[in-house]
Amino acid sequence: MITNSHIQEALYLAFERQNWAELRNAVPMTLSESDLEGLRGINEQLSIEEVTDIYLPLSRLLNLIIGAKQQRGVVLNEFLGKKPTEGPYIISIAGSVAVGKSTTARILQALLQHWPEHPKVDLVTTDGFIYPLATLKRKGLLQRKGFPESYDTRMLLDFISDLKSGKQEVHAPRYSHITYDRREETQVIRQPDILILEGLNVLQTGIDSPGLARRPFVSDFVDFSIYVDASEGLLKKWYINRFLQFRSGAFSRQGSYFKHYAELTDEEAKETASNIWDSINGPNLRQNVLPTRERAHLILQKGAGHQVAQVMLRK
Ligand SMILES: Nc1ncnc2c1ncn2[C@@H]1O[C@H](COP(=O)(O)OP(=O)(O)O)[C@@H](O)[C@H]1O
Ligand SMILES: CC(C)(COP(=O)(O)O)[C@@H](O)C(=O)NCCC(=O)O
Repeated sequence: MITNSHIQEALYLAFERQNWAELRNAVPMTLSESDLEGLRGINEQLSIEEVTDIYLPLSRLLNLIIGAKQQRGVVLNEFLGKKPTEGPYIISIAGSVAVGKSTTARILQALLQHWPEHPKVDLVTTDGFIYPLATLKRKGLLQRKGFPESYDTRMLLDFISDLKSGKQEVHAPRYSHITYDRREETQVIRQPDILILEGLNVLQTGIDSPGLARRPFVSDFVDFSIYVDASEGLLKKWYINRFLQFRSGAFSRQGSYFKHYAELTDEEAKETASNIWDSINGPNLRQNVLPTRERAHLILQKGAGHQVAQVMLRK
């Protein structure tokens, strides 16, 4: 029987944390005071050791891979006698709800933009492509948020193909965790060197969601894909923790869709978050997200405290 571990062994090089961390030593890299400040702004819980051991080697690897792609552009230029129109280098970040996709994306954005070869790095999250709340209600998808059918995939594909074909200005819809709905204003993307696209669904194809067969897929436009992984026990715990943080922050704000959550006691809030996990995010992880893991070029395997314990890199 072909198991996941067989597939991983055949496809990936596996690095334990220490071995991966040592890869940054080949080219010593340091973080300036302003880099550190920027990273602290992303997440107070993020340890600097995590950045140095895991994300610095990753940013070095990506810089080398992007360099090879840029080299290919030089070859094409020579071959064609003119520079082909090219969109940005696209990096996708997939994984469960609450695994830390958006945190990882923001760390990589901060690190990658320091390289002189690709200073302009934009970040888009696919949450914005979830249908507006009214449409979800109409289609009876309110309890299916994050499932493949809750995304306007046509719109996402149009966005990414416009971007990749080098269009000067592309608009991405944005999501608000406060109103639980799409925002009025869009995000304008103007020809970045790199675009990081983060979301549950970036490695999905029609095969993962029977009845939704369609081509092409987001991954056809992506140059390098990352899957952030953790055990479901940890994911549920991180989801509940984030729910508790939202309760005292976003949920209590004016206009919050979940204003009633702000009044829950600690125990009631934990219970509510646990139920949402068991009925929506957990099943979505098992049915639609986890099965896409082995399509990624790189897997970050997280353990307790969001520490990356292992890195798997496609051979
Ligand atoms: N590297 C990290 N170190 C510490 N906490 C983290 C890290 N990454 C994410 N978190 C925390 O985990 C929770 C989920 O992270 P988030 O980036 O919002 O996940 P996602 O975008 O995958 O839903 C948040 O509470 C966040 O603060
Ligand atoms: C909008 C989302 C699918 C986005 O996922 P995320 O970016 O947090 O990984 C998720 O936050 C969500 O709303 N899930 C539905 C159930 C819930 O309220 O958590």
